[in-house]
Amino acid sequence: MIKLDNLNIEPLQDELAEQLQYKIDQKAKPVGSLGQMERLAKQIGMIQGSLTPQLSKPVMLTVAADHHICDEGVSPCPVEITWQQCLNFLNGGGGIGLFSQEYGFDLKVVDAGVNFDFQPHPRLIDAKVRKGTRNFSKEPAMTMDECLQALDNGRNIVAKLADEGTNVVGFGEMGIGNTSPASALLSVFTGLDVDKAVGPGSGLTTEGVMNKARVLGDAIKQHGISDNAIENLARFGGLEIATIAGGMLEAAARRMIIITDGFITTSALLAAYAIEPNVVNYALFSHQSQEQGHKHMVDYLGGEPILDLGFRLGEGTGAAVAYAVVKGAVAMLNKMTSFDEAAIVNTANLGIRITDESNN
Ligand SMILES: Cc1cc2ncn([C@H]3O[C@H](COP(=O)(O)O)[C@@H](O)[C@H]3O)c2cc1C
Ligand SMILES: O=C(O)c1cccnc1
Repeated sequence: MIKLDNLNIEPLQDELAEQLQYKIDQKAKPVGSLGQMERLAKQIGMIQGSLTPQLSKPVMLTVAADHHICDEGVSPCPVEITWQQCLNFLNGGGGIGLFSQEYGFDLKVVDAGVNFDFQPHPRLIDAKVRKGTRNFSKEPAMTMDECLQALDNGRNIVAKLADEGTNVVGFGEMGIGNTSPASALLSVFTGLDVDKAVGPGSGLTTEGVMNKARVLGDAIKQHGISDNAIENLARFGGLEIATIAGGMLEAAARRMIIITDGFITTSALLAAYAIEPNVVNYALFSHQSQEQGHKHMVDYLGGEPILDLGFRLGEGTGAAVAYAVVKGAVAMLNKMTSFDEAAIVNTANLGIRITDESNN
């Protein structure tokens, strides 16, 4: 069994849960009336081990790579879009270039394996392992060394951010073809039938989706499913997915808040979870992607999407938009007046609770 060095992810401490819940229930509102935001506030408090958590220097890591599985017709889009979009993001363009600015993220574009030579840029992090994963319908996508390198790169990038004072990381991706490795990993890690794990991605026709299912199903039969999570990631993953998985693991080890995006970044969390299950406690699920299969991923990981806007873009766009709600949750915990402060009759103390149990 291959393990990652020096990776220690602590489970969240339950002791604080009760105190956080009490603090939330003392806010001047009916108990539970801020719904999901209350759950988020509690989770963030527990992640930071604090009744007064703070969000510091949020960074969006949009990690990019290419995929030679595209030779099998699994994406309707030209592969050059990967590098072209990276340049677009670096110039503040595209969905994530815009939303990072609008919602307050410092955007970094990580080259984990793009088939292009970029010029240095202040927002670009060079973590290229190779120019794209191999066509995994013919051979494993990565060697074990390449996969471990990508995981390590993700860890190092996040470790540096933590040292610089960042405590919240949004994860996004760019990589034409990457819904294919994401679907394969979904099937491999959760046992979901490959037909249910595939979807149109960036716009395949019904026929295209059937071809994608056949290509992925054959590849899984050919390489088999290992009982080693990293081996599976190497066989069927992507360089951006492995780099993100490493980044998520390091973020959790450093008690940072992870914000997932859509189908592809959640597949990275599936891989990270298979390596070290405690990682999932540190993750906020930004939104429900339209890609069929995303719901299964989120349910498998026990998450609850913050938003459901019908997004199916990726790049980190869902994570960026959901950050507005995350900020609201932290502000509620720290700044919203309590019954005492507002001199209002305390309905929590009167036992007026509208809870799920009372509704049943
Ligand atoms: C212009 C354009 C911008 C994108 N931004 C993200 N994606 C999304 O679509 C790709 C995955 O879909 P598939 O597996 O079908 O290729 C990824 O790059 C993902 O980030 C885009 C796709 C396109 C075409
Ligand atoms: O959910 C996503 O992130 C997604 C879905 C389809 C294509 N690209 C990204």
